[in-house]
Amino acid sequence: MGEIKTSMLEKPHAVCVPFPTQGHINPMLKLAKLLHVRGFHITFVNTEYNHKRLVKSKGSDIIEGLSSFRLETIPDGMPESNNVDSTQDVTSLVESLTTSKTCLDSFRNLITKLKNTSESNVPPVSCIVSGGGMSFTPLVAKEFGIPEVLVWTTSACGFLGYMHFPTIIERGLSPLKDESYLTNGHLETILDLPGMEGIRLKDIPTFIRTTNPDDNMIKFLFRETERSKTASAIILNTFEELEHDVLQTLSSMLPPIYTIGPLYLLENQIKDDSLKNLGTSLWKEDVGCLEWLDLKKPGSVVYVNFGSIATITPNQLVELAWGLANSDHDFLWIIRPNLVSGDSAVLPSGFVELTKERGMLTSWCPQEKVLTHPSIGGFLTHNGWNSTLETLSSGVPMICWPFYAEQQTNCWYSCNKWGVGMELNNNFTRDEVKSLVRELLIGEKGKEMKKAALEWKRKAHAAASSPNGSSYLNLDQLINQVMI
Ligand SMILES: O=c1ccn([C@@H]2O[C@H](COP(=O)(O)OP(=O)(O)O[C@H]3O[C@H](CO)[C@@H](O)[C@H](O)[C@H]3O)[C@@H](O)[C@H]2O)c(=O)[nH]1
Repeated sequence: MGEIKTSMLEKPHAVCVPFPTQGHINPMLKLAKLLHVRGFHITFVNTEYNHKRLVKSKGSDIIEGLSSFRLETIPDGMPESNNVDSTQDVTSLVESLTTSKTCLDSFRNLITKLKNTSESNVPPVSCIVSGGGMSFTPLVAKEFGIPEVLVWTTSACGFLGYMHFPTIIERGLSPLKDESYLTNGHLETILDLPGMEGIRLKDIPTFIRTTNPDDNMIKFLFRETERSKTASAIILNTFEELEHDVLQTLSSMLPPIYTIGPLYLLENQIKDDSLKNLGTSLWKEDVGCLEWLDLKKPGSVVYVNFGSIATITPNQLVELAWGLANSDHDFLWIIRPNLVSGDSAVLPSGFVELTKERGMLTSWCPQEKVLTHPSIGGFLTHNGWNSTLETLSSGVPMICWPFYAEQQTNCWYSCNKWGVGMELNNNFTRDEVKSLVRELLIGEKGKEMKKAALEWKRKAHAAASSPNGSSYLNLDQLINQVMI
């Protein structure tokens, strides 16, 4: 990708504001880097809380930034916390970002400061690139007459699931009459929804399973999907071939959609070394796991990781541990500091000793590098969209154990449409884990899924490749048609 040479103050200027959790900051930073190498001045806005975490994990050099890629912070309106090693509670975060005047005022002050170009010495703001869920950014964009582009970091299918919430509610399928509807077969209802043929209620983003007619998350999602309709454009981290039908349906409901994924494959093509160290990992990465993987046979290791938000119960930890141990296969298992709810992770006695030759446990890893390591044979994942897309485009098959939000939708598509996943029952036992891990690494189904995953890998790389890949071209079009 060639750098567009423009004098500093003539550059277009994008202010990028991700929703403040890891799964949203990662794709936004990649997009920001891509815009930067195409000539944009970037202001990247983190919350103060996440900025502190970033400095802790990446070192204080991160603050210096570059002259044309600057980091700024705004408060998130949440109570002060000394524990900077965990993701904040997402429901409280949503509540705060939606209602706190602090966020709105601070963001307005930031844009005012940036607009005063003689003092800020940056080019005039040409575009706000906001993460879905940052409810205060459109108000400021409107006040200042700046176009706003929205980045939904979910899959297109997950996003369409959210867009269908009003229809599902109009049909009387939600809110649930009472808690018994979670288990009485109601969730098995097949929904006849445009773009999602065959999908069941249980595969729709989980917020729809509420019994509360006044549910705050539902209200929030209604507002966010509505505001998407007024954005100048929508960016999705996916690629056309993967989600063609879903994208067709979404296109009839929304402003122009630009699919520019997998973002990390586009990012990998950036040659500008000054951006290399600019990362967004909120936990310190253990790169030792890559050396450990170097010692393993190709395709022999199952990788286990549930992203940055999901929590598991102490009992699930124990069943997973024995399932992995009894599978007799090698495993790399990431146990985040706050992965286990209520308490710190206590592994069953004897487990570490029994598996020390073939298991590696650590708290956070460079996932994209792990997934492309030849020793990885499969991924036991929670189906966060970044993980799902990174897996698909690395040609790795998966065991899907979705927790919440649109992970259920990503799981359904992975298993039923893309042919790359097998679902683990939510109330799994150690025996189920053992047999699925074996099937994944050496079974017939595992081989079929591997074949499908390799085909998606090929297509993902083609979409991201210069000069004619669909995502590569869409990025150019987005810039030319909407952002400058
Ligand atoms: O040890 C680790 C674990 C994760 N990651 C990275 O962290 C990100 C995690 O994102 P994702 O897989 O999407 O999971 P969540 O953190 O759970 O993501 C949230 O945001 C996603 C994007 O909107 C949604 O799809 C999920 O449902 C939501 O929980 C990915 O880029 C991973 O590569 C690492 O680098 N190292």
